[in-house]
Amino acid sequence: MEIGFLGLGIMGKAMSINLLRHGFKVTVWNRTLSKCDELVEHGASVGETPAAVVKKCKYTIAMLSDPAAALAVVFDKDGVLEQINGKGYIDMSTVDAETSIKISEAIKAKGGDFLEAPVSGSKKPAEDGQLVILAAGDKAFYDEALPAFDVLGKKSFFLGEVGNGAKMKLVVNMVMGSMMNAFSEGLTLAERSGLNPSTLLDVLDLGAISNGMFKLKGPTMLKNSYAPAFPLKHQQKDMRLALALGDENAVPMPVAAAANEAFKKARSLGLGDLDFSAVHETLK
Ligand SMILES: NC(=O)C1=CN([C@@H]2O[C@H](COP(=O)(O)OP(=O)(O)OC[C@H]3O[C@@H](n4cnc5c(N)ncnc54)[C@H](OP(=O)(O)O)[C@@H]3O)[C@@H](O)[C@H]2O)C=CC1
Ligand SMILES: O=CCCC(=O)O
Repeated sequence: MEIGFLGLGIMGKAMSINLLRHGFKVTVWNRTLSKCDELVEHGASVGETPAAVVKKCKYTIAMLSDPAAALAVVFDKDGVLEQINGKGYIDMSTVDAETSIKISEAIKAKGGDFLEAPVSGSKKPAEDGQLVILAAGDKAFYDEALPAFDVLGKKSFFLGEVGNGAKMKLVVNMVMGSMMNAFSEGLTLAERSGLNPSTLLDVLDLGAISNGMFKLKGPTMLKNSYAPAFPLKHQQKDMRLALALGDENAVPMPVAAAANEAFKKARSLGLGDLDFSAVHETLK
């Protein structure tokens, strides 16, 4: 069965290669079309536009940077909507519930099926098929897409109506972004107060707040090395969208708001394309 894939950034590239490795036929499109070349080497076909990909495939997955990109690919000329009748569309980008619902309603109105399915997990889990998939939307379509989700992820959740996947993802990334800032402050405080920050990593790892992010990012942060796995500009976008969700629900989030300010500062310093752990540089 042919699957479409729109968006070959850090995540989309890893995910589509993974699908190809597991025997799926994949037709890809990326705004910067030259990024499709590497996928062709892995056996993919290329569609000239999102509409051309959707026309060719039973269903199409998108992994795009933000709400503006997600909306453009669906609603613009040569976009997904033009060919969606009788087809399926799965948006795995991290967006807000409002964006997801707008896309869902337009696709359904044109006779298509829709799932939102943002993911937890970054570049390496995407390469290894170890993502956590947070899906919501048409249940029958979810069941149909499970073979692909089983390749992309280690666990899929079906969360009910469209919007719930987006909200779950934003809550998770709000916690992650806040944790990253506390961690960065801890590393800096240890160093400035005369401790060995590597020893702090060992101590943290043996206690109740041991976690995968500290283990993965700590050693590279101590080397001031921030090769992007999860770009900082996307983490700041997620903090912004999570804070808006807090606003809507009258949830005070002073910790997340402070973390958002730190990520904004990092962006203003030109660090947006580095890994989100580069927020550490704002303390220097
Ligand atoms: N990296 C990570 O660890 C994770 C990221 N995510 C989420 O997944 C999504 C993708 O992330 P990631 O792969 O890291 O991001 P990248 O920045 O690496 O890739 C972004 C992709 O979106 C495309 N794009 C941007 N703007 C537009 C537009 N206006 N129209 C069409 N295409 C556009 C880019 O195309 P072009 O190549 O032309 O610029 C590129 O394919 C984001 O929503 C992110 O928050 C979720 C989990 C983990
Ligand atoms: O949205 C990005 C999440 C990154 C991660 O879960 O490690």
